[in-house]
Amino acid sequence: MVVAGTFITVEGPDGAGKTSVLTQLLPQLKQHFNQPVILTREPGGAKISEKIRDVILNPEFTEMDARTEALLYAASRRQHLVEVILPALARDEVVVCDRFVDSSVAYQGGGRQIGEEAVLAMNQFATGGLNPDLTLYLDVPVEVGLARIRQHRQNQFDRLDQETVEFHQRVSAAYQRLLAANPERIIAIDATRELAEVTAECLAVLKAKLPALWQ
Ligand SMILES: Nc1ncnc2c1ncn2[C@@H]1O[C@H](COP(=O)(O)OP(=O)(O)OP(=O)(O)O)[C@@H](O)[C@H]1O
Ligand SMILES: Cc1cn([C@H]2C[C@H](O)[C@@H](COP(=O)(O)O)O2)c(=O)[nH]c1=O
Repeated sequence: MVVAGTFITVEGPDGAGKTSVLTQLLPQLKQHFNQPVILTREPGGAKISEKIRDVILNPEFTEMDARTEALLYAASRRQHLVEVILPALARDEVVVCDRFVDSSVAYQGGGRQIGEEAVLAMNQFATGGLNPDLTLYLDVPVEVGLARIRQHRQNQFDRLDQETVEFHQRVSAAYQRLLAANPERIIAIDATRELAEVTAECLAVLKAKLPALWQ
C-alpha cells in the first residue's frame, strides 16, 4: 500500500493530558488543515484491537507475562494499522494517534525491562517500519500524571495505572531516551501548564513543523 498522508502521534506518561489536549485540538485541526483528519488511539482504534485492549488493561489479569503484554500491544497495533491507519494515509488524510510504538518502547522496553531494542524490533515487524512524521510528547513528571489520574478517576484504575511509581519512572526515563535519539521527530511540550496553554503550544508546533497542512 502506498503511504501518503501525514501521521502524527501524541505520547506521554499516564495522566499527561493526551486525551484532554486531543479533544481540544481536533476541532481546530479539522478547521485549519487542508486535508481530512482522523483521531484514533492505541491500544485500540479497531474492533479486534479494542478487544485486545480490554484484555491488556483488565486489572484482574495480574499474572500477565511482560512479553505476552508486549506481543498483545503489537498485535493490537498491527490490526489497527491495517484497518485504520494505512487506509487513511493512502487516502492522503492526516492521522492523529493517541500513542504508538514509542509507548511500547517506553512501557514494555523500559518499564517492564524487556529491552527497548527488542521491543522496537518486534514493533517494526508489526508496523512494517512505519514511523510517525511528528510526535508531540506531553511532558509531565510521573507524580503529576499519577496524581491527576488518582484525583479524577476515583477507583477506575486499569492494570497499567496500578503499577508502582518505580515502573512509571522507568517508563519516563525510556521516553527521555527516545526524545534524545529522535530530536527531529519528537517534540516535548511542557504539559504541567493549564490545558489551554498546552493545547496552544501543540497547535504552534504543528504549524511550525507541518506548514504544508495549513490552509
Ligand atoms: N493541563 C492539565 N492540567 C490539569 N489537569 C489536567 C490537564 N490535562 C489533563 N488534566 C486532567 O488529568 C486527568 C488525565 O488527563 P487525560 O485523561 O487527558 O490524560 P492522558 O494522558 O490521556 O492519560 P492516560 O494516558 O492515562 O489515558 C484528567 O482528569 C484531566 O482532566
Ligand atoms: C500503546 C501502548 C500503551 N501502553 C499503556 C499506556 C497506558 O498505561 C495504557 C493505556 O493507554 P491510555 O493512554 O491510558 O489509553 O497502556 C503500553 O504500555 N504500551 C503501548 O504500546
